[in-house]
Amino acid sequence: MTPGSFSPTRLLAENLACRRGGRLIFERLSFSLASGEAIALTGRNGAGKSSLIAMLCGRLRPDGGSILLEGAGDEPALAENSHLVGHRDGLKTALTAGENLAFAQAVLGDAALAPAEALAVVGLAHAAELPVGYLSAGQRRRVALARLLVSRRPYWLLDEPMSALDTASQAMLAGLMRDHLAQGGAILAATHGPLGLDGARELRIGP
Ligand SMILES: Nc1ncnc2c1ncn2[C@@H]1O[C@H](COP(=O)(O)OP(=O)(O)OP(=O)(O)O)[C@@H](O)[C@H]1O
Repeated sequence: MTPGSFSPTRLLAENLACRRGGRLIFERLSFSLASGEAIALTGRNGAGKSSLIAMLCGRLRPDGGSILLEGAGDEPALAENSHLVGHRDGLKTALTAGENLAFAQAVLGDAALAPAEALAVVGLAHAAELPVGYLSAGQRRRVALARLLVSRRPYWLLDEPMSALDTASQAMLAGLMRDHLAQGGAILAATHGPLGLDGARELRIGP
């Protein structure tokens, strides 16, 4: 294991079913995701991509099937081994970008980069002292993505991570994802477009 790399684990989802508002959204969904692998989660609007991500990070109970994390010790919970960057950025608008990241690091634990370092990586060193409410949509998305760097967690669950990002920022994120995979991390990203990851396999929900 190289320094900073993650120990090998495997996420195993079997026969998952999802109901929302009394309606069956999907069923019999099975897949695995091991260290070093990436999945591009695709499907039409409303297919259940965000719902699946909510299940994986423990925010939504599956209506059937099971989610297991193999190789992560006794009673491992994916919630404690994963990062979520969702549609909603989860940032506190009155706090600065640096304060938001310091808060995330304190809550998530497993400290990695310092907030200022993480902001520099996503090209926002100059914004560390600005309230997040002053930032553009793409800048806010980059602050949300910088959360991936302040706390070390192997599974990145990303919901349309490229949205609002310009071309340079999309390339920056693709580079971060490749580095994460090279360290034995794993990524599942819902997307309607390319992720910039050659080895990602597609998991499509629905027709
Ligand atoms: N809290 C909720 N109550 C009832 N129905 C919901 C709820 N949240 C989502 N849904 C419904 O579940 C279905 C799946 O939604 P979801 O957001 O998972 O789809 P998605 O594949 O991520 O879509 P998109 O590509 O538009 O982001 C949709 O029909 C949606 O209206």
